[in-house]
Amino acid sequence: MNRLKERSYTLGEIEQGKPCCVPQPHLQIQDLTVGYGAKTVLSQVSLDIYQGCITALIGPSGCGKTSFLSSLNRLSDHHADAHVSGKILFDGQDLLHDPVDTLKLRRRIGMIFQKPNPFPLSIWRNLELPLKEHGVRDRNVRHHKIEQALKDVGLWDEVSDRLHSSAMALSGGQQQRLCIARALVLEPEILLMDEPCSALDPIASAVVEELILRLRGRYTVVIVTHNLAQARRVANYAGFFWMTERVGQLVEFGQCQHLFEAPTHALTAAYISGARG
Ligand SMILES: Nc1ncnc2c1ncn2[C@@H]1O[C@H](COP(=O)(O)OP(=O)(O)OP(=O)(O)O)[C@@H](O)[C@H]1O
Repeated sequence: MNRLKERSYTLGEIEQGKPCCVPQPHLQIQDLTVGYGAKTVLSQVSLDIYQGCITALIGPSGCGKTSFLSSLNRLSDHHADAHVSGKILFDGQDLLHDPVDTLKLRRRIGMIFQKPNPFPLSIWRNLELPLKEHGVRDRNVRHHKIEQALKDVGLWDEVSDRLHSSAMALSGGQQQRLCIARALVLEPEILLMDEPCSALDPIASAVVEELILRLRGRYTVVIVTHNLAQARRVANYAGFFWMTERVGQLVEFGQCQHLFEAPTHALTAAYISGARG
């Protein structure tokens, strides 16, 4: 039933081609190297993530895209044997060397995972909990923010009559949009998305993709995707990662259209044509 409802759902017209920004770096990554234990999995990645733009990261499995993404809001801290070096400059701070309150950081740089992971609570509580955790005490303010976040992801009309039902009863696509709402309710500046559509059926995936496009201009988005067509559709900038001797590297980074239509590196050309990877 939920699924049927979603199938007939569309977020409406998208302002195609809306300029994302006058490119201003929001995050500046310099010589980022990530390893686990004795093993280096990603070496010396440098790139700027531009404010209000969508940046897609592509490349074969295992080349370090997730490791890169999870370093950006220090989720990598959760892996006891992970080590990250280099610099990540954000709002005048080096996130790797300066003292950072990671709870506050993750409010400003949210993360969406491949598999929707709502809390096993009601739809309402999924959004209320992070607000309470981040000190939003006024009930009316919480109410307003929750309604706005659900509207932003196009869920309000679908769930407003069952806000206190379990989030686990939603379809996969609805659950993923709820997870995006859970990040948006904290009014982040940057959203990191790790293959956010790969666990969804094509219809739900299209709805989430449409939602990502709508975020352009309002949020800075970094999305890891194996779907090259999706990267091409949504992204303003793209980075191509590759593995050499089992260590990931950034081969090419630039404007998405340029990377797909006139790649400067032969490996990029081979990967996007399907000849390698
Ligand atoms: N917590 C960990 N401990 C040890 N090794 C890890 C850990 N997480 C990732 N790795 C290894 O790091 C390498 C890069 O993994 P990562 O998930 O970052 O790549 P990826 O490009 O995102 O892959 P995929 O596209 O399959 O998700 C892989 O060899 C992986 O096995």
